Amino acid sequence: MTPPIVILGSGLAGYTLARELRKLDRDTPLVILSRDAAGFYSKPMLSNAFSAHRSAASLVMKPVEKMAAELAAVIRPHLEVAALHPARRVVELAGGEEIPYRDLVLALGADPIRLPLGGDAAADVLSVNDLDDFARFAARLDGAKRVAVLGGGLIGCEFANDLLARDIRPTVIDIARWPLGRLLPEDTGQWFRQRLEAAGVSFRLGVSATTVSHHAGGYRLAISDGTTLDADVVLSAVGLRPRTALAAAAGLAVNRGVLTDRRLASSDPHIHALGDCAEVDGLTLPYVMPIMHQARALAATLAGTPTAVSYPAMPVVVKTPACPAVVCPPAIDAQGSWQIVASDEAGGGIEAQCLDANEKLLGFVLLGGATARKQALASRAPATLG
Ligand SMILES: Cc1cc2nc3c(=O)[nH]c(=O)nc-3n(C[C@H](O)[C@H](O)[C@H](O)COP(=O)(O)OP(=O)(O)OC[C@H]3O[C@@H](n4cnc5c(N)ncnc54)[C@H](O)[C@@H]3O)c2cc1C
Repeated sequence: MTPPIVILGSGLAGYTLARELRKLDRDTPLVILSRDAAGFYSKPMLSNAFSAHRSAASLVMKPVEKMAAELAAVIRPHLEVAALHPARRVVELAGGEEIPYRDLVLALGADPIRLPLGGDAAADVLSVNDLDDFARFAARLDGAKRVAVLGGGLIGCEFANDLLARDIRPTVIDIARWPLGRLLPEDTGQWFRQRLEAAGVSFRLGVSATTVSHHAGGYRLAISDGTTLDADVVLSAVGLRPRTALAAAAGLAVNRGVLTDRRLASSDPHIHALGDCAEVDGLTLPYVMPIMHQARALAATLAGTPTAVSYPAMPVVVKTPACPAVVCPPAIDAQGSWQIVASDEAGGGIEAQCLDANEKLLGFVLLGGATARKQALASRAPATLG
């Protein structure tokens, strides 16, 4: 009997691939292995769950049994993959069991980056990257009034905005001089900051937290400018690092993520990777839209039609109701300059475009009411991977 296609991970990448594959191939045996409970949920919902009045349990859209039936797959939750053996085409579980595969797909996601914090409470700092993390975070917020958020990027700002729905006044700390510093040019970043401040979020910018210590039943953070900040809960959202350890230990090529070509193949032709763990043709893009394109291409390849992935322009929606935002950053090596092309304080919107010397659109930022222009600008922006 042919060994199954084995997918490691039951997040958006693993499950979207399985769904796409089943549209093309109902018969090849499919096995999905996951460290977590393997219920299907939408991870982006984690950072607006409070305003949506959702608990960790109610975020699960389909439990593992339903997913297994729908996908005609064997899904094994709560287990840890310990090693890959590409030469023998088997996956080894913690405990020693070996599972053979025809093709293996790494959909292992990414780990939250931990800042090197000092202090006797550094280990109490939370991060939220899955449902279990979210359940822990929500439980710790019971009775909390002050939350320090380390990191003013997309995820930190979304959580800060969402905490307002629980009557919590969060303080966001970031080394950058404005929030969403890697996504927004300064003018738009300051505009975004003012809207969030008006809604109740505080910012401590251009500084970093150095220690987190127990203090008066909560925590005291020492800040690099010599000040302190007291909080009941500390949430870290300073970025993610693709999970590459299993691939690296098996001798696969890794850089920032597991290296793949445009067919999502790793350096071993029978091992593929997608989602947050993958570096596809030089790009690590930890967002939902790339996963959708990767999953469709890889499903076709696994079903017998080798297919390269391509990405159109993929604007990212920042879920901050206090200042809705859409960002479509220019490519890292793009040569352009930012211009504010429309600023309508009364209508509450701002549009910035990154243009090259020939006025060609390289990227854009839309804030407030200007987010309605998302489709119009996305259709003019260059493809992320053409
Ligand atoms: C709070 C938050 C909000 C976000 N909001 C947005 C948004 O608005 N828009 C957007 O485009 N993107 C957003 N993102 C990013 C997006 O959610 C991710 O890019 C996407 O969910 C990643 O899916 P994944 O399947 O690659 O990883 P994951 O969902 O992390 O899945 C990884 C899977 O691998 C399993 N696993 C890991 N190691 C092992 C092992 N050794 N053995 C067995 N199983 C293992 C895990 O259990 C898990 O099932 C957000 C992310 C976060 C954290």
